[in-house]
Amino acid sequence: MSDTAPLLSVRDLRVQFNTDEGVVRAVDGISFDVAPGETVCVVGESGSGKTVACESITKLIPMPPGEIAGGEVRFDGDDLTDASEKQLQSIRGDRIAHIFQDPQGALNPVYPVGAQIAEAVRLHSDVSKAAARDRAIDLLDRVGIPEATNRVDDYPHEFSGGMKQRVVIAMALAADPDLLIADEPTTALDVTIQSQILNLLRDLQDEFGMSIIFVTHNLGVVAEVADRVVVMYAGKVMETGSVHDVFERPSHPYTKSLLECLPGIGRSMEPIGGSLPDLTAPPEGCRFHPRCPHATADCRSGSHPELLEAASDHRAACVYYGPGYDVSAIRGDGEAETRATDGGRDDSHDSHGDSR
Ligand SMILES: Nc1ncnc2c1ncn2[C@@H]1O[C@H](COP(=O)(O)OP(=O)(O)OP(=O)(O)O)[C@@H](O)[C@H]1O
Repeated sequence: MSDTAPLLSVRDLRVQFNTDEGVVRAVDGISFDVAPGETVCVVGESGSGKTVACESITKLIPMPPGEIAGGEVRFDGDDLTDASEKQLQSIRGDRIAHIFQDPQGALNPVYPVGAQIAEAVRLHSDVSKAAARDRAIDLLDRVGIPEATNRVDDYPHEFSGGMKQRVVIAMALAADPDLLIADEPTTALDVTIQSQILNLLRDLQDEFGMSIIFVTHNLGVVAEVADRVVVMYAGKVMETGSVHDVFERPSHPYTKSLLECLPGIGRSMEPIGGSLPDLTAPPEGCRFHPRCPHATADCRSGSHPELLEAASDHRAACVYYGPGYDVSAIRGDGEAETRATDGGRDDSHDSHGDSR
């Protein structure tokens, strides 16, 4: 973790939905920090709770049926779980911006894009209409809209998908936010455009100095943009650490399985077998145990393992994680092999890789 005080600190956050089928514990006691200027990627399969976690920060989830059932979200020292709707609206407007997968949804089809960006500028700063329009042109230019002066009066439908997402990013930047929460902002775009948008976000972060939470199910994207990674599964954080540590020494079998599906890094390239548990009745023990190739009796009972820090700033929620732990030293035959004690990885004994 960074030495700087975190800009955002999420502690034991629990978010649930009260549905006819039961209580869906979508986010179940997660904790993570985001330092100023840092990019944290929240990654995990579809349904793991990434969006609910990130939308709960400024209470964007529908409440009801959703409710924050516990925990704390501190932003720049203030507890947002206690904030009134008015305070949250002001924070969403001024300090925490969200961008989503579908840029169309964020733009009003009946107004020119420049007018929408200028309105966002005027919501956050006391400037004239003319100055706000100039700022809108600047922002369009900054996010890479060619000939911004000529495009400022165009309507959203006159832009391609990638260009629309750039316009949405310009709107988000109109407030000069401290934190940008980007939820799968490139998923709907083709691969070339995806990589342009990722590069753009990186450049903008250097220029504007904001923190970014980037939600994705794609570890390839994580490798491109993240400083730190939060790996989520079934409402829990399974592993967190620097992008380097998590990619070089994945310490939770779930992370390891995700990495093995990644082109260029993974060996198996097969999707992880099985599916996420029913969040109204999650399994006892580790939530991943029904799909874990290393699961033992210890994993199938009791409560979900705590996140433990065995290496500096690298934590994992696995019953076998601890000093010197090596994920590859655990057998999946019902008996846990003793933990490695030297802290080193020995891929020649990688039971996971050999078993495929
Ligand atoms: N309004 C809702 N009512 C009931 N359940 C919900 C609601 N919104 C989300 N959920 C449930 O919460 C869980 C987490 O959903 P969430 O959208 O956060 O997952 P995700 O990891 O972001 O998935 P994706 O990558 O597909 O967006 C899922 O089981 C989902 O069905």
